[in-house]
Amino acid sequence: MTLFSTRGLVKQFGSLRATDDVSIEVAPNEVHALIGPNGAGKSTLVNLISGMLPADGGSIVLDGVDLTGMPPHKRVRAGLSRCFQVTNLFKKATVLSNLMLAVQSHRGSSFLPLGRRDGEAELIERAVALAGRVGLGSELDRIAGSLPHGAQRQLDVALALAANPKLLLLDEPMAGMGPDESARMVELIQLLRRDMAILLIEHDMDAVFRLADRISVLVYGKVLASGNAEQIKSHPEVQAVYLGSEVEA
Ligand SMILES: Nc1ncnc2c1ncn2[C@@H]1O[C@H](COP(=O)(O)OP(=O)(O)OP(=O)(O)O)[C@@H](O)[C@H]1O
Repeated sequence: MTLFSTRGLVKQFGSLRATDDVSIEVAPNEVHALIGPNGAGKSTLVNLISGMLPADGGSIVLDGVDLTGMPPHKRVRAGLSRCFQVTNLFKKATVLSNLMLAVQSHRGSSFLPLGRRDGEAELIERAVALAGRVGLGSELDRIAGSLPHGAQRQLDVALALAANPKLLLLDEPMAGMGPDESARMVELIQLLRRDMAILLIEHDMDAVFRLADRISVLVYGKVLASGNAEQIKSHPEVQAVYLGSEVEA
């Protein structure tokens, strides 16, 4: 069963085809990782999927809804949330305020002004639940910018969860993290996958091999190989262009 798919996705920058006929699928509750060397086209693909860049060809479908050509905010409403490589937080606001703003921005027609008590209580309740979900339940009053890097990334994930995604797009969630922070993020992703599918772009190969049901390798904008961890580790072309001795060691 497929929840999300791209079919023949293309992005051209002048004479460079940064995304070249990319077709990938994500099943419900699957963690599908996208790896590849620098410049392979991972960020471009993420931008095409989230709608930050228009595609020059191909299609993007989530849960039967064609997202191709939709602006980013409509894709979010359709169930596709993205975490950002560069974090998206209001650094001077508290964890709770960041989360309340995120919940409020996704309320749509059920929006209630913050001054209304019933609306505010519900908003706080949801924000507190989101903080708990990512392990920040005891940090509600902390200023977001004063949290350690790993906790800021956890908060970033919680902001994306405020939209109730069917597919969560995680763009290098372990970037800049130490081993303990990475381990916490791996645990968080394991928890989240019970409720949603995850498309994970990540350079940390230990984390990728631990988390991913399926791995697609992007090289020069094309999918070179797609398979489970064992298939990817033993794929001769993948070894040659990307993994090299890292996996053999
Ligand atoms: N806006 C743009 N205009 C022109 N070329 C671009 C643009 N964005 C990306 N490229 C080129 O497209 C190719 C793919 O870049 P992209 O950033 O998607 O790769 P990546 O796999 O995300 O790399 P990294 O791992 O270093 O982030 C590169 O050759 C890059 O120089």
